[in-house]
Amino acid sequence: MHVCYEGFGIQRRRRLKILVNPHGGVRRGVPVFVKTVEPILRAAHCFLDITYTEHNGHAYDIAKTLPLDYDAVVTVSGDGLIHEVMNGFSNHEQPRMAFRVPIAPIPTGSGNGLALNLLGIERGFDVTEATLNVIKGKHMKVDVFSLTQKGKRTISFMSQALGLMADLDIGTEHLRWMGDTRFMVGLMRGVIQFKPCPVHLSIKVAEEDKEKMVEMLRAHRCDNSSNIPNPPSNDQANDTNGGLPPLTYSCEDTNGWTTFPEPILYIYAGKGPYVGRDFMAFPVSLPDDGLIDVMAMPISSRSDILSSLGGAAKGDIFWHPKVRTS
Ligand SMILES: Nc1ncnc2c1ncn2[C@@H]1O[C@H](COP(=O)(O)OP(=O)(O)OP(=O)(O)O)[C@@H](O)[C@H]1O
Repeated sequence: MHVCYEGFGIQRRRRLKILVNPHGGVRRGVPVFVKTVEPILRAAHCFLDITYTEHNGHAYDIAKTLPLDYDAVVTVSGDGLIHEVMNGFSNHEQPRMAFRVPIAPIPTGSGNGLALNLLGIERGFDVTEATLNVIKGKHMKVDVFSLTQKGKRTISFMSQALGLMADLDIGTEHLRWMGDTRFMVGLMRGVIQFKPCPVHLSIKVAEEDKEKMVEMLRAHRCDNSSNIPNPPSNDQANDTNGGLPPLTYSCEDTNGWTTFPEPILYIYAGKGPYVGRDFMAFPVSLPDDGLIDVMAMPISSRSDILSSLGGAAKGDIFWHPKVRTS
């Protein structure tokens, strides 16, 4: 056992706060945890502090007051519970220190986007692989982004959508038994309804040339050293008095921003690449470049939308001539 850890800088017997969501995905979180995940973690002599979440917001409450001596928070769930953990961290009395605690997903939800992005499309739904990541995974720095609405700041980690893409899981709750197929049902319903999205979009653009974005992605992949950064030092975690960093941009000052001129069907913004198995929404996204990828689809025709969805699993929407990206 020693040989597997030594020389890799991996700590043995990790102390884990485990949150199991009985309600996520097709509601298999508890049996999957008990039969597969827990025995592996116990065999690796991890210390387990397990909570089965009892209601919406439970994970938020736990994260908000979490003692910060755990080596990781393990979410046996989908992305919704991870969202709660991050927002609990952002309201922790030491938010920066809280965000230093790694979050390790075990995919038992519907979309499981974070697990897909960490483990890859082949193994993103593999709970055994995800459990090994809990035991031996290295720290990885990933950007999160802030969302302000009516003066309230929320942390988001994967995507934010307006219009068509926002409605994929809204109203498909009763189709949980379908797993992630329910998002496809939501999408088809949205295409049939074809409702415009009544927003004005202004963006501070870092790059809008799709080819250049691909070049940036390739350059990043060649630079292996940036793939596994060290966790931030205590000094970094304590600057700005340990609070969340203030927002750099605001809607009141949009000087130098680009305004999208056409009526919009949907806006999809996030970090990726995957938001689900069937949808690589942000194929050129980098985990820690400090940028949010934004995709805007103008109102055109249903056939345009359907043609753009053809290679969604491979990220083809990004290349659709009507889709504006930045
Ligand atoms: N005991 C519970 N009963 C009802 N809802 C719960 C319970 N515990 C947690 N929840 C809520 O379940 C919601 C969905 O959780 P989760 O993200 O794990 O699954 P999902 O929505 O199927 O997956 P994904 O977000 O990846 O699509 C979360 O918003 C969470 O607050």
